[in-house]
Amino acid sequence: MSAPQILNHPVIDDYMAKLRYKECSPEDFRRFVRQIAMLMVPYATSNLPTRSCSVDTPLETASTRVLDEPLILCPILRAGLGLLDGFLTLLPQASVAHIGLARNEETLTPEPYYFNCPSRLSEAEVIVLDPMLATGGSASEAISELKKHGAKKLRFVCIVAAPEGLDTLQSNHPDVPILAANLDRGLNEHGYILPGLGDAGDRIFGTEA
Ligand SMILES: O=P(O)(O)OC[C@H]1O[C@H](OP(=O)(O)OP(=O)(O)O)[C@H](O)[C@@H]1O
Ligand SMILES: O=c1cc[nH]c(=O)[nH]1
Ligand SMILES: [Mg+2]
Repeated sequence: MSAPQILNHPVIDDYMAKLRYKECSPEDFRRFVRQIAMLMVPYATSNLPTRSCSVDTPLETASTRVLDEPLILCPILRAGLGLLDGFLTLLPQASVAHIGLARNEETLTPEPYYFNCPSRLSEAEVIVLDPMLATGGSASEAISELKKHGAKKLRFVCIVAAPEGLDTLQSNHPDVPILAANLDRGLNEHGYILPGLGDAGDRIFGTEA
């Protein structure tokens, strides 16, 4: 089990300050999430496998490397969709799996409502995307479901993590590396991250909690 990687990157943090602000419009919120996603891609992919290849430059043949495929991105609906476009912009060869989970706001447990996955899941490097890791129930459930369908090489990327979510996800899936832009203080009595950024799905899609 590797320690979670918390970026605390100066440029990402500058976007985080804008994202957290309660008056940030859905339009701006979506844009900042997308920009943060793009800034996180190099960290989320730094140890992806590559294979050697040769390319003819105008001058000679260069030995270089390209990403090994398949690569699958898996946003957890809905809020994970906010990260998808930024990842796909830099990784256009990736396929996309969708997992629909809605957290029951009383029990705080995730309720599955959709699963759709490309083939070759068992060979693929799978990057699970969700801006929020709160109790860790949704991320754990999504990863369990992907493993049930054959996924073997998974990593989880979020924007804001709570200590409780990190503990739960690491104990349920010690083989899955976790990357977060920021680690926040904890959860309130409703399972929301403090200070957090509120309900990410509602803020991305302009729906009210
Ligand atoms: O770590 P947890 O305690 O499980 O909470 C985190 C989950 O809650 C949010 O989704 P939500 O259920 O609100 O669905 P939404 O994306 O449709 O808003 C968030 O996007 C995560 O999936
Ligand atoms: O703080 C939180 C916790 C769960 N889901 C969110 O969108 N935000
Ligand atoms: Mg939500």
